[in-house]
This record gives sequence, C-alpha cells and structure tokens, in this order.
Amino acid sequence: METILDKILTEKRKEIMELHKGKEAAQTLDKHPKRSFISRLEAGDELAVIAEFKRASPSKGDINISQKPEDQALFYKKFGADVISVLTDNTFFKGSFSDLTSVRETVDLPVLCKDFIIDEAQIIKAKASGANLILLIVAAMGGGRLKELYDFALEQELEVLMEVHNEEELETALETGTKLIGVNNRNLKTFEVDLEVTERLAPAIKKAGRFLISESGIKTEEDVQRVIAAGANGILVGEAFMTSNNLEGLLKAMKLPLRGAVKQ
Ligand SMILES: O=C(O)c1ccccc1NCC(=O)[C@H](O)[C@H](O)COP(=O)(O)O
Repeated sequence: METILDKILTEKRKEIMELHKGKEAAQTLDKHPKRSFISRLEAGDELAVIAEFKRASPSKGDINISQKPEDQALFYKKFGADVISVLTDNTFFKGSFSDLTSVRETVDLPVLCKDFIIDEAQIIKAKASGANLILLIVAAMGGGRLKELYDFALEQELEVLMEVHNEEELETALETGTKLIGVNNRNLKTFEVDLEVTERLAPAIKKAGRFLISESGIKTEEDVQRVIAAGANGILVGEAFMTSNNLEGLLKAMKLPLRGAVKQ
C-alpha cells in the first residue's frame, strides 16, 4: 500500500524536475553567512529547543493557518528557542521557501529547512532561501544516496539533521558520519507517535558519540523530562508550540537543564 511518505516523495520528484529547469538558486549560494547549531550543542548544558513553524500536516490537517512566519519567529526567539525549523513543503504542509526566508531575515537564529530532500537541487534551493541546516530522512532513500547528499550539504556549509525511526535506519545514519541524529517519534507510515522510540534508539546514539534530537509528539514538560532522561541533547516541537495559548510558558518550561544526562 502507498504510504504518505511515498506520496510526498512522488510530489517531490515533480518539484525537483522544475528545480532542475531553474538557475536562480545556484546564483545566490554564497549570500548567507553560517549560523551553527552544532556549536550551540557543543557549548550547551541546557536542552536545545528546535521550534517549528508548522501550518498544517498530513496527520492533523490545518494546525495554525493564520500565523505569519515572521511573527512566530519573533516569539520563538524571545522565549528562548535555539533553532527555528520551517516546513517548506507546500502540498502536504502548506509551507513555502518564502516562509523560510522570512524567518531567516527576521531573527538571527539558525534556520532548519524541514523538507523531504532527495536531490542536490533541493539542497541548493534550501541554501539559497537562507537555511543553515537541512533535514535528511533516512527512510526516503538508500544509504549510498544519503551519503552523497550528506557530503554535498557539508560542501555547501550546511549542517545536517539526519532523521531515523528504527535501528536499521540508525545504523545507516551512523555510517554517514553525521553528528546530529534526529529520532522521529512519529512513524511516517502509520502516524503513530511514541516517545519510546527515542528511549530505544538513544543508547546506540550516545555510544557513537552523536548528538540526539528527539522529534515529534513532545507536548509537555513531562515529555521533555522523559527524553532528557533517555539522553536527548535537544527536542524538535511543532504542533504544541503552534497551537499553544501560552507559548512563553510552554517554551520556557521545556528549556530544562541537561542535569545528569550524558551530553554526548
Ligand atoms: O506531522 C506529520 O503529520 C507528518 C507526516 C508525514 C511526514 C512528516 C510529518 N511531520 C514532520 C515532522 O517531523 C514534524 O513536523 C516535527 O517532528 C514536529 O512534530 P510535532 O511536534 O508532533 O508537530
């Protein structure tokens, strides 16, 4: 049966054909200076928070359709976020690359391009739009291609958050040498969310000396305590921040010290 990830990737292949026709992205490659998330993680004794601008999603439909990216970015910066993630996919998430550029031009935090990247042209587009980091999803491609795109991103001076959901994907991710592993608690095939995925994969990530970002389904301070106890260095939160009527209270409550947790 065709999964949502299959459907998204089919759409991405069409977008990539269009990107290959354009030249605009490549010309602006060097426009943006580097903002490093990895340096923040290396220095930090506090959990790093990646706050996501997420209008809609396949699992939830519309989440917060009226919010402007620049307003949300200012709130995220003011309330202590370390990175802002922007969903740039339009078909399934109602996002855009201009959302990413707006965020990049509004605040001085590193910006993550959250998309379904399977081609160099998308990486060039992300960089040209102002991204400092990109997401690479292991489930979206084979190991060889993943390594090619990882190396290409580093050549463009982009940092890479490599996303996994199970042990096999984690093994593939570790082989690329990536410093940042995102454990997605959401199964992209069934939409089931379970923080136990972070707990299960954390020991191997810590043993390999990589930074662990727990992604998806994190809504409360208790959820954050749970992933810190597992060894997370950071969290990625979308829906809970986009729908909160007390964003300041929620984000600040999630900025917990790493305490006894092993940092790396
Ligand atoms: O969110 C979805 O429904 C989704 C479906 C299919 C592929 C990816 C999807 N989400 C992307 C993400 O990884 C999340 O936006 C991100 O981790 C934040 O999750 P949450 O805090 O649960 O909004």
